[in-house]
Amino acid sequence: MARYVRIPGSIALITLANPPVNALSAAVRRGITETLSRAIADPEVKAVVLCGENGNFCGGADIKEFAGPMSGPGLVPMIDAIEAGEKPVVAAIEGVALGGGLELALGCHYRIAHCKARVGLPEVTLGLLPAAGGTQRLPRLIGLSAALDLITTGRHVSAQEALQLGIVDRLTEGDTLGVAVEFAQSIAGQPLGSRRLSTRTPACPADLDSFLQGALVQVRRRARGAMAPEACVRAVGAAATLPYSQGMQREQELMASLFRSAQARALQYCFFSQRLVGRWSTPSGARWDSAEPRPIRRAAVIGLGTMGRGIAVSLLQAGIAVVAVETDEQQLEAGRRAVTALLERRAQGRGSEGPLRFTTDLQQLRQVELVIEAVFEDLAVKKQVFRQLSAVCPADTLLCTNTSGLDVEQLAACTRSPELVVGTHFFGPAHVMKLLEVVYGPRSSPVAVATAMHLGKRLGKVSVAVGNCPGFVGNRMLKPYLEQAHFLLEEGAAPEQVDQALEEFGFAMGVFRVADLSGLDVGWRVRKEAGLTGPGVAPGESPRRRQGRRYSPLPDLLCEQGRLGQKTGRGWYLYEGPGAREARPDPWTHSFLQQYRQQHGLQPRAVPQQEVLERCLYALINEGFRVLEDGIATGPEDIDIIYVFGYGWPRHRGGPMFHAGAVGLATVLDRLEHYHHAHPDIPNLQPSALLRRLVASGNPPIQKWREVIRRVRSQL
Ligand SMILES: CCC/C=C/C(=O)SCCNC(=O)CCNC(=O)[C@H](O)C(C)(C)COP(=O)([O-])OP(=O)([O-])OC[C@H]1O[C@@H](n2cnc3c(N)ncnc32)[C@H](O)[C@@H]1OP(=O)([O-])[O-]
Repeated sequence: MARYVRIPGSIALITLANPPVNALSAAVRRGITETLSRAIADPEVKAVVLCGENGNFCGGADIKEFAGPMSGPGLVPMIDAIEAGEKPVVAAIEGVALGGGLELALGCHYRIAHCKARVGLPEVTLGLLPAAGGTQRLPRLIGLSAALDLITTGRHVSAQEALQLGIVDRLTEGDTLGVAVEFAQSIAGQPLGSRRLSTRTPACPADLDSFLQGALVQVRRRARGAMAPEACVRAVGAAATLPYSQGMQREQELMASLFRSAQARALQYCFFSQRLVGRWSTPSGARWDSAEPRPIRRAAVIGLGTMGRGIAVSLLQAGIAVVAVETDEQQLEAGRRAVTALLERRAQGRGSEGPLRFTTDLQQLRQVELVIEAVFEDLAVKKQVFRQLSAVCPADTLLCTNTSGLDVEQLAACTRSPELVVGTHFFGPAHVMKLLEVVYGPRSSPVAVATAMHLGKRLGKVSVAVGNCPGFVGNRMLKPYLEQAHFLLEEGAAPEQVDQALEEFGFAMGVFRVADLSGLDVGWRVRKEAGLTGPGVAPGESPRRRQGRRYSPLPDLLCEQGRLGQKTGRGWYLYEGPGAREARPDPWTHSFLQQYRQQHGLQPRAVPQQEVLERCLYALINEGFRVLEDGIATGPEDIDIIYVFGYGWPRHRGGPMFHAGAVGLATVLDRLEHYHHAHPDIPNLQPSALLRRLVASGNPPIQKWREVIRRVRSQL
């Protein structure tokens, strides 16, 4: 769909019409091809302006079409025809020009953008490369180095940066179309020459080989095991070394290796899942499209520890006024310094922040519409805070708790308006991490959930609505994963071996390196409170059994030795000193594990890498199925988005539930049965009912799981 209008002054206006983002579907490509031929054939037309309906130039190729057979005119010949034409074509860019949309604009001879527009080639984030000439034209326009940065990161570039880089020729603050039409009139009839980017020679760094080699190393480090970034480097490299037509051929070959790959499928699944989780619903019938969020202008943050500081910064940057509360002047002063420093560090280039006030006086909360409590992770302390909040805040204030797994309903029960209490589980650092788990309790009202979800969006986060259970979705699933890692050490593996397997799978850091980074004492405290270790353990209980199931005391023993991770300079690994970051395998840990095994009569064995992966990941996935059975997450997409955005699950593997589908549910079931048979005292390895049901239903695609889930839930 593309509209054609002749405007006085010999200009043809072609408007892409496929809202909301004018994706280049087959119909749009056909429309452009036909209208362009019409403009070329019309002797009255001296120049063409190409624009998009609805304030958006073009969001790129239609991603929904990728799964099926391609039909209609190809993008490449269409863009080539624009460039080769004798009549100048001016792209009038409003909103976005992304992916194929920018490639289309690069085929035009001039680009005029509104100052609020954004451009970019984000194909790499979908497991692809800009294969409509983007890898060949962009380097010829802005040089190899800048093009490589844009193409391998997929980042969106502001109109101002686009102008500086030379991607666009001119910016306008006003009527983009009017400016573009006037401009088109002014250049009609001029020779096009080097305005055809394919005819240019790209500016390249002096030592091209080592530059490209360095780029490969960098992209491999950034996304371990991801294919698309490497292919992008190779395609851009071809622009430097080959003539345009051969470069295009190389671009097509590299695209062919990606287009139907499992990684591309996983990344495109993530794209759609990220949008799907915004269309949330709860078992009580609250829904994204019927619950109206409340506007939030003034908020309070209680507790200025690491999380509270990040949350305050996040709120301020979204333009929300914040009252930051601490218990005493000393803590308040420390919080003030930390928040101010964070704000200063992030200030450059950002918009205006909401006003900020610090206080130790809860009475100052009489005006706020929302409170986020971020005090110490202790139920009794939090209950006390909620009682106080309920007494001082207006009755209609939304009260949120930032907890990583405590019972939201117990906190709600301490307030006058339990329907206005929800969990907002931020991930640290809260002003950086993109995930927000919004936890609804049995009494949380639709408005409360909608307001928290909407707030997350305003803070630039991906918010996922989840039910209330210990650990919610993310941490609940993490528990069996961590447990398996500890059991594997007991059975003969070393921490670095487990980590290596997970890092080769694609995690930025293995489980033990993460534990050292976040501090082993966090889990230790939780286990002590749960009576799994410390004075709460019944006398005479075996150290390797708790509550009738296998237990590993290994992390407790490390904590008892004062090995708390990076902060003490030693944990599972050894560090240069307290606070140092480079993990080195520690002979102490090896001999400690050896002694431990001897003491408990455990015969160490060589644990294959595949077993490390299967036991850690399938235990986590199995818990994911239970989360779905229990209705804590609505669909597999919710879990996958939580893991990709909050737990470092490699995005090109789609998330744990997607991964299970990709491996094959029957295989996951088979391996879990195998491991459960070998370790009957680990209940987490016992395959869940839902997994069995899905396998029995013929391994449906992940998009169809919800139907099976509904059936299983109705029978439970
Ligand atoms: C083959 C040659 C190589 C070329 C490859 C490419 O071009 S690859 C493409 C390279 N391009 C990209 O990677 C850009 C991808 N898109 C984006 O980054 C953002 O959508 C945005 C910044 C354009 C708008 O953000 P926003 O927050 O304002 O809005 P929103 O994100 O909520 O989207 C609204 C609706 O539009 C839908 N939809 C959007 N784009 C596409 C599409 N291309 N296709 C289909 N659908 C698309 C989206 O699913 C959603 O649908 P829903 O859920 O309502 O049914």
